[in-house]
Amino acid sequence: MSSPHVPSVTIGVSLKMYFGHHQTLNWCRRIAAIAERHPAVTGGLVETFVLPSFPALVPAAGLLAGTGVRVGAQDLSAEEPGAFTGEVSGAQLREIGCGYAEVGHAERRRLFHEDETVVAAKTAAALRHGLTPVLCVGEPERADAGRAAERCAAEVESALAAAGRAGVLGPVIVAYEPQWAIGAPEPASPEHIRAVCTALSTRLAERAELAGSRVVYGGSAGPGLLTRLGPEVGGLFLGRFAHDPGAFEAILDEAAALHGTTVAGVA
Ligand SMILES: O=C[C@H](O)COP(=O)(O)O
Repeated sequence: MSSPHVPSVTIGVSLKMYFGHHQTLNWCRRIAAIAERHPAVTGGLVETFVLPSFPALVPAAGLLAGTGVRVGAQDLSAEEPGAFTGEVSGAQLREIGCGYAEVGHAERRRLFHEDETVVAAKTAAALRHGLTPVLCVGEPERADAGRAAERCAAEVESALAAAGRAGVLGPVIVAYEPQWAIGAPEPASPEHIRAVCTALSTRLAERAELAGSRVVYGGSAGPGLLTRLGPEVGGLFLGRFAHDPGAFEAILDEAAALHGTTVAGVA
């Protein structure tokens, strides 16, 4: 039996709470048009996903259907369906076509006081419902790459603990987002990003139940970064610098340039 095709690069976008509803859908239409004709997507080189806000998930999934771009949620409840006013269950997210659920973003940890226990419970909930967790980790202040990698590895371990106990571990996307680089003018340096992402990838590769996991970088990422990172980093998790759909296309071009020889039709 042949092993499933694993894309070389993962490019995700979180729209956070920046856009209104119609703006979100217009952005999705433009992303759909780009993805439908871009050889990095049509050739299966790049895994792409977008995380709009909850009310846009259903129409966004419709607009992006068949384009190779999947949708996911920026959050999910740790609980199973029941009396949890205001929450959205993993079961419902899966039902409406989500493939991903973001967990542990620095903004949720800081502004909504989501601690390691909550992050682990949400990670387990995502995996229980067949959603790939986009698990965000990152050091709060500038630190050398070794210390940053240790802290992030501990965050990953902690986040996976509840899923491990429940026997639902599976592939995850770890988004390495140094907190000091989120919402900043520039990303962390390519050397720092490579060192931390490589250390995290090595740790993930030690656990068979996490096979297929990937490590991407987020934090003021935009066009021009992927090619400076090189093939050791699994991709990007974008925020503000993907608001221009042209920037998303430029990053797909870079992915093709970096990994293009592995897929037919991509120069
Ligand atoms: O979710 C995305 C990250 O937090 C990065 O956001 P940013 O690129 O706007 O800094």
